[in-house]
Amino acid sequence: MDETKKIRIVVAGPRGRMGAETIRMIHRTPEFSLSAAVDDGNDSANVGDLLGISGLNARVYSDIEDCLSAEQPDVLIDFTNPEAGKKNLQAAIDFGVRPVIGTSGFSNEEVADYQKQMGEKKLGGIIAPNFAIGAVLVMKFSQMAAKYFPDVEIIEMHHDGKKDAPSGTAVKTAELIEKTRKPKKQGAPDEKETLQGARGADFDGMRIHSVRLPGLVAHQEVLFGSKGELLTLRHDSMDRASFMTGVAYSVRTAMSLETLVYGLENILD
Ligand SMILES: NC(=O)C1=CN([C@@H]2O[C@H](COP(=O)(O)OP(=O)(O)OC[C@H]3O[C@@H](n4cnc5c(N)ncnc54)[C@H](OP(=O)(O)O)[C@@H]3O)[C@@H](O)[C@H]2O)C=CC1
Ligand SMILES: O=C(O)C1=N[C@H](C(=O)O)C[C@H](O)C1
Repeated sequence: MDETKKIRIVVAGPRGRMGAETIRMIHRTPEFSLSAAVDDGNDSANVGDLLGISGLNARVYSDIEDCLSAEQPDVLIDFTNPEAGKKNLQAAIDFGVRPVIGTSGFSNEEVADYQKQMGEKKLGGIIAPNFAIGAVLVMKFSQMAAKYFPDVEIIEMHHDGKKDAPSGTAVKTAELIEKTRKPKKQGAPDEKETLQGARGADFDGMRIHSVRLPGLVAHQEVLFGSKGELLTLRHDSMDRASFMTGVAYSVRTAMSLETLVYGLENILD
């Protein structure tokens, strides 16, 4: 493909589980080109050498602003941590680069602020707590089910390298459920925890439980209980490849958006 027609992408967090998978996806996608990567070290290294990918030549920058100013990419993909993700997203907005953000831990207020800034600049982008299509469908089905089943518990299960809890996916699922569920404090009115945390985190009266174990990747169950019946919605990401369709779709879609979209469900047909 003509190099000038490719979507030029910078990836922040190249050595991470998701960043490395994303770089491999970009490398094998003909319409994408990796301009550079932003790491918290390794300045001036070659990304291909860093990740052991032969034939991949792109520079590592340790400073996001140096990178965006020198490379002028179309899109910045971020899979880092909340602190770095916010800094990188703000830099992308300042440099007019479309952000595609997978990093979890953005509050609704922060998202609203970025949306305002990007709307004013007519800059497209997406923040998606989960790029796996199946996980997004579970969120949508949960929102539908909560209208009829106000008693809900979310169990999210992840690898033990995950730093945040609860997962961004669980929080987004709870937010969508909140839109259709009648507010309710669940469980016995006089229930008491004899071990702190046993009932999980409280989100508008529903409970979120976080499991961390080696062997897991990213999994979520949403349990709806009613008299005599139980509805369970479950999604399993067994491999990080599960996120790549959504990442690639978001990159392509961001090129024609003029605002920041929060959640993959809002750009799927
Ligand atoms: N939206 C989605 O579908 C998904 C989202 N996620 C989210 O993505 C994020 C990353 O997950 P994961 O890849 O598993 O995490 P990792 O810890 O494997 O990777 C994060 C990487 O970011 C690096 N990093 C830290 N600070 C900076 C910085 N300032 N600039 C550049 N790189 C930096 C880390 O380096 P070092 O180790 O040296 O600190 C590390 O290599 C998490 O928030 C996770 O919740 C994960 C999977 C799917
Ligand atoms: O850290 C992870 O692995 C994941 N993080 C995201 C989240 O917090 O929801 C998405 C997915 O669950 C994998």
